[in-house]
Amino acid sequence: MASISISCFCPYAQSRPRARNPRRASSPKKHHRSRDQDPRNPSPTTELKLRTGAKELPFSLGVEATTYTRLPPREDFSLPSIDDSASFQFSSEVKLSESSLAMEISREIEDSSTEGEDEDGDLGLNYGKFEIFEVGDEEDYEDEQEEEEEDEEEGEVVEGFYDGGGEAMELEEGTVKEKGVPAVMRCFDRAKIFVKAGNGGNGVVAFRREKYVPLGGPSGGDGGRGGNVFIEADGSMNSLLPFRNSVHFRAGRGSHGQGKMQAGAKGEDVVVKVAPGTVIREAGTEEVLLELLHPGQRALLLPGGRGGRGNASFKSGTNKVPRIAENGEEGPEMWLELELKLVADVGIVGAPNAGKSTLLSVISAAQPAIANYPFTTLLPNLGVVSFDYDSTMVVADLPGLLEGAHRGFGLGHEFLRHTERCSALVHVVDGSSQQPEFEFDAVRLELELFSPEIAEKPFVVAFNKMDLPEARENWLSFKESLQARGIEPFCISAVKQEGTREVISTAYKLLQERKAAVEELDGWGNQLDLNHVANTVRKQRTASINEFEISHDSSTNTWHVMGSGLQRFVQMTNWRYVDSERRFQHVLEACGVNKSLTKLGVEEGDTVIVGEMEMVWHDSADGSGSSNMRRSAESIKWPEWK
Ligand SMILES: Nc1nc2c(ncn2[C@@H]2O[C@H](COP(=O)(O)OP(=O)(O)OP(=O)(O)O)[C@@H](O)[C@H]2O)c(=O)[nH]1
Ligand SMILES: [Mg+2]
Repeated sequence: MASISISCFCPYAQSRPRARNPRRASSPKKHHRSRDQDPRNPSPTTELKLRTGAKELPFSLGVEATTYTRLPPREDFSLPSIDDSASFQFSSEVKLSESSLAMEISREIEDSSTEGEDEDGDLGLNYGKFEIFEVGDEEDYEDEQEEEEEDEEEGEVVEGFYDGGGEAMELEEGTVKEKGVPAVMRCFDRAKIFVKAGNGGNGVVAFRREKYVPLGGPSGGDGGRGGNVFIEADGSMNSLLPFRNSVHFRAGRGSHGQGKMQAGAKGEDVVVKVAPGTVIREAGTEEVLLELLHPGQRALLLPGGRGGRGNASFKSGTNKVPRIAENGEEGPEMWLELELKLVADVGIVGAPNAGKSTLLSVISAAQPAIANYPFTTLLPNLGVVSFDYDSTMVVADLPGLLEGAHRGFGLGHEFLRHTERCSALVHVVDGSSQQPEFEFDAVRLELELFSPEIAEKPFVVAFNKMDLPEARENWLSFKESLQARGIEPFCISAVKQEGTREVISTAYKLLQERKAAVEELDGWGNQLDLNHVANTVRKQRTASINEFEISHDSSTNTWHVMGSGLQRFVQMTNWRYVDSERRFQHVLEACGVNKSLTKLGVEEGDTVIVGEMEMVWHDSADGSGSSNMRRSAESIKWPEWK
């Protein structure tokens, strides 16, 4: 079984020099990548490892840890350039649409609109340049992608571009404002992909012809089974960014059968690798199909189609020279929505600029971007805190939360869901702010409004920046007011690494208590259920052809015979062979379709549609078969023969 791996978002991948326009820089065409070939595929050294190397101290912070996620290069975001940084630092809010790049783009749009549109509405702009501002029409995009794919060879991972489905944000007055979140951020934890299992190979009609072997008999082999689609949690991935450029995953089709009873080869399987913590839904539905939490978990999502039988399989006592073979069964396909909820033990939350990233940087070896302006952190950072040889915890530093974050203001909304899997939270409060208490309350309120479950998680409060006189002034009143509410806050100076140890030890204790209280029922225990989607598909395949429904459209004198068993039978019937039609008529008679139609009052010349096959009803059966139906001339659909 071949696995087609996708590239991972990892520190190594991030740190390599990259072109300004990644869509242009990388080949626009599709590639078949294998684990060995993919230059972006992480080497074994990039795999997630909880390092607990030899240490003398039973408690050590900031040494034995790894950063898994770093900010993508700054040019990916439309933040002001270094020249603009002075003005930027004093801005209390990041307005991506006001950045220099955005201005440049809007100027270009204005210029080109005065030049007039060309015939097909193309403004003649270089859209690749606007990638991060695109709010694409997903359906159009899907159509385009599907068209592009017509020429694609199967069994390949086809690269496309999905911008994460830029949503528009509803504001109170009913005005709609485009969410100014760059595509790379939307794609960090969400993706929409297309998966298709391989079609089965066709069976063939062949006869043995050999010297001295008269009447060699039928020898057409069966087609091979189509490849399966698997989904696997890959420990070396911690974001869904790779799906930004790889959207389509198709397993290979089975080879066709051959003469001399040779069966076709099985199609190549495809393995879609996702980050641990990914939730998988069928696109457009809310129902969760799968949740892969642990590295290495693998689910069979879509089983490949069955190979069609060759004429050797149709040999019987009454028909020793069958001229019939089946088409391979079509492999199922679907669009999936992937959503990543990071698997971290502790989440650091707080208002922008409170010092969350600074705290993470001193308790682990993570090196998140730290700067004195809000929204320095645009994507979550993970760090591992090691206490001793075998006790570690994964801590996530999340982008700052603003009032209204639960409704999509700021960036917090994008990433609040990552706290859902945390067992405990650390609230970092900027002690030097004017009203630290209000800041704390606002963040608590946002968490509650986003999800009461998150708000119920145990938490520690870290009053930060105690090295500053303003913070020292605020500390007593803050402490007293929180104590009055039954909360015991800690005061720390993240920069000076004072008090951080107590905070993180308390968070670890809360984590242990929570873990003991909530036994993890999900995960490995449910591994059998992981294949439930494939089992449902298989069950549908075994649907009997006797189960069908008939509907009548009197205006066009058309009868529709619907049933998944019959549909599959029609699809697998290869009309190229003479005996196929006779068999088909026979089956319609045997499963009661003809009888039911007669009962319902079908008349001479009426159209009967079974699956994708259109036929004309005749009251008197012709000599060729026992049925009254004959295919109408237009209905002949020759199967694809590659
Ligand atoms: N004096 C002082 N400054 C601190 C302390 N902790 C953080 N800072 C400063 O506060 C600023 C913001 O720190 P960050 O760690 O980037 O804050 P953040 O909460 O991650 O900010 P966002 O990512 O924008 O939400 C930086 O200039 C830090 O140097 C502290 O204990 N004392
Ligand atoms: Mg930060």
